[in-house]
Amino acid sequence: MLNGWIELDKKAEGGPRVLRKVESIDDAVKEQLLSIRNGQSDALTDAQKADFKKRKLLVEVTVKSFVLKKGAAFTTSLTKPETDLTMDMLTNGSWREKQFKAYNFEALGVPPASGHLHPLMKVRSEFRQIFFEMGFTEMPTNRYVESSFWNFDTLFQPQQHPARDAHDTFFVSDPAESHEFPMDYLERVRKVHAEGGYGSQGYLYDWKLAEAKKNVMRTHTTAVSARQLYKLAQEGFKTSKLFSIDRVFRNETLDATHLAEFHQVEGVVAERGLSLAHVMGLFTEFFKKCGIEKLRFKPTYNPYTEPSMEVFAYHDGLGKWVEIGNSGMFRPEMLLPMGLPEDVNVAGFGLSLERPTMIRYGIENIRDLFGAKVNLKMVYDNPICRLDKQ
Ligand SMILES: N[C@@H](Cc1ccccc1)C(=O)O
Repeated sequence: MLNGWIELDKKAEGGPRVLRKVESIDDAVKEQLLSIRNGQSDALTDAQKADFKKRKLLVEVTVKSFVLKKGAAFTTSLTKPETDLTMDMLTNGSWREKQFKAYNFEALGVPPASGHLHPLMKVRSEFRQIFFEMGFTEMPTNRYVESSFWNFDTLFQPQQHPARDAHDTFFVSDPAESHEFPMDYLERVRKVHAEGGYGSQGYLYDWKLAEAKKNVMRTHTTAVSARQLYKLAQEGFKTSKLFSIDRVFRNETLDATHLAEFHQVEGVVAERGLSLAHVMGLFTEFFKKCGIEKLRFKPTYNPYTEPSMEVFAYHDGLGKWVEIGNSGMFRPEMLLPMGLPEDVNVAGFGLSLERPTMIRYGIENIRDLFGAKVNLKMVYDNPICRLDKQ
């Protein structure tokens, strides 16, 4: 009716009737749909399309298609691009034909494979550094096997002292004895033990050379200090600050905090008119450099030092005082037979390397730090040690 093709006769006989109005029609919608079917989708305006879609005469679909063709570098065989320009490629000219892989500047570098210091050695380097800063020189510690003479007798440790027992000390069976000793010095050592001298009554016992000859695994690095102090007396005394950090051996019952071999850090200062106050000042400075500020000294006994002091440090983490070392002024019965001048005093102190390392790295069982059960990953992963305050 809108197009004027038909009309409605409402008054017709028998009710409203639809009547043809024109002879022929021109059906534009049909024409348009046919032309779309023939592929001429742009024959319609957007408004017409929207109208047809609304009337559900039309659905619009998007069809994407791709055309693949062989490219210039098309090949059916895979070749890996070169990653290295080699000498051969340069000399035979094959580099001209080769495909080279482009550099990836975003790629992470390969971590360089390198050696790793064991935590004990890291802490050792830190202690060495502190000693060097304080003007100390390092003693030669390459002698693991010592005669009892240098390990005990020169240190005025009597031959019946319990530390010289096989329960505490490893004796060496082959070779069981040392034979070369500075005989005049040895005689002075015998005499001070057996008869006294230098204002001391000695121990008054029958000192035996056979006992002094016995080889032991050195039980402390103080044996090294004794050799060095004797050498110092022979070469003409001069003020000396000496240190050593190396392995010592004791016949200990093994447990979580004790091994039969461990490391000692030892410092020795020889100077004219050295007083206990100097020595305490020195320790205070040394431990301060290690990050330990609160120190306490407690009297103790060593055969070779008088006075002797155990050094305690307040451990903030543990909230208590812990023993960190042993120290003292070497006795005249040890120093004078060596030939050191009478006004020379020598102070010494020793501590273990394991203890600060375990505290530093939070290792609770010494066997995780040293020995056959050590996990190499622990060695790789632990950072360099800095003995500063936590
Ligand atoms: N030799 C002592 C340490 C020490 C060294 C020097 C002087 C006094 C003590 C020890 O084994 O514990």
